[in-house]
Amino acid sequence: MATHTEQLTTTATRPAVQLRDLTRSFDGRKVLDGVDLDIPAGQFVALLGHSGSGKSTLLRAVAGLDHEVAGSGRLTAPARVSVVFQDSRLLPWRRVLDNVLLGTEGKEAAGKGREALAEVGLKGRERAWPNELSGGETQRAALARSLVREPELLLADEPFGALDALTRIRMHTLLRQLWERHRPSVLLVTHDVDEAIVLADRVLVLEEGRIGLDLTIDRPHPRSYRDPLLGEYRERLLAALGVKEDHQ
Ligand SMILES: Nc1ncnc2c1ncn2[C@@H]1O[C@H](COP(=O)(O)OP(=O)(O)OP(=O)(O)O)[C@@H](O)[C@H]1O
Repeated sequence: MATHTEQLTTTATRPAVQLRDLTRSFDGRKVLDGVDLDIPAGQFVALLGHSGSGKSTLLRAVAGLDHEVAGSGRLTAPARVSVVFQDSRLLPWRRVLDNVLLGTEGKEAAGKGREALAEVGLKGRERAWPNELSGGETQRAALARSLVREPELLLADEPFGALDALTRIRMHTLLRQLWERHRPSVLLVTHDVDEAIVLADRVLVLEEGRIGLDLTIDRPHPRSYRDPLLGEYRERLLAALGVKEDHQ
């Protein structure tokens, strides 16, 4: 009994993602320089940083896509991880539903795929070809494909970076709704400070190969882009990114 309780406690408190002293160099240049990070299960985290600061490198490492990084430190991540990229990576020769189902098995898969497409607002588009979808719809399909795997951890590398501003705002609402429903841990790489503070409960800034700022955004959801109380967080993040604003 005691052991059982202990196991439960350990599972409940163990972070979904744990990085210790993670280092990655390319051509002798350190891009990640001893990253330490814990992401508790179910937390929504955004990662900001200048272009070339190593955000994608960090995400690829957590996704298990970088074999070189493994020996550098300690990295633990859940078994069920889904990754969404800026470019949806849908296969053009497969219909939308078949893209969503790629790599899934079992009798229930098709039903789950349809359900995931309905969740992202693509009901009725199951038999469409990827080139018949708009940019926003394509990213919705990519989200459906990640959902169908029931990920414990969702990694997203600038998933809305190529979308227009209005579509991006819609996608923010959708992503947050999906998170509310499924509660995976999320690590969202973005350039967009507003995207980070509207969506995430915690925002990290990567600088000089480490987590330079770790900011908890303590505001209720759904958040409004116009919420003046988010302004203070924006200022802190912009300052950490070295962006100076001239208020005249
Ligand atoms: N496979 C690779 N080979 C050589 N250098 C690489 C490789 N992958 C990344 N780098 C270098 O590592 C650095 C960090 O790249 P990374 O893509 O992680 O940055 P980023 O913060 O995601 O940038 P961006 O915001 O522009 O996407 C860059 O200088 C990049 O050139």
